[in-house]
Amino acid sequence: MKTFDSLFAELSDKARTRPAGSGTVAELDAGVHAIGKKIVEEAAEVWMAAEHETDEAAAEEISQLLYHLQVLMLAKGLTLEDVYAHL
Ligand SMILES: N=c1c2ncn([C@@H]3O[C@H](COP(=O)(O)OP(=O)(O)OP(=O)(O)O)[C@@H](O)[C@H]3O)c2ncn1[C@@H]1O[C@H](COP(=O)(O)O)[C@@H](O)[C@H]1O
Repeated sequence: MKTFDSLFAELSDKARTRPAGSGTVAELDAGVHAIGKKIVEEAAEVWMAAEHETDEAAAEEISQLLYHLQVLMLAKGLTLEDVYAHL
């Protein structure tokens, strides 16, 4: 099972090697503005799923929000340590 840290390592590698067909690479190329919009969209989906859908659906939406947050971190050059320093 992937963890927050292992996913970040995987996405960091994708950003560095830029494999063909990677959604992460495409999202990084779209830029911070587009990634930010995706985060807002996913956050709304988390909210709606938490209020109106199953726990499994909410968990899936949360996983997608975490993914897009990580892509934004990569786009900004932020590390896990940069974020964890504020937890
Ligand atoms: N965890 C995720 C993940 N969560 C969400 N997403 C993306 O976010 C989209 C989900 O958005 P929505 O549910 O809103 O679906 P949608 O609106 O139909 O999607 P779009 O129209 O916005 O593409 C999916 O289509 C994926 O593109 C993810 N893409 C990748 N990952 C992980 O990242 C890894 C690397 O992915 P690639 O870079 O694509 O190889 C994968 O192995 C996965 O583990």
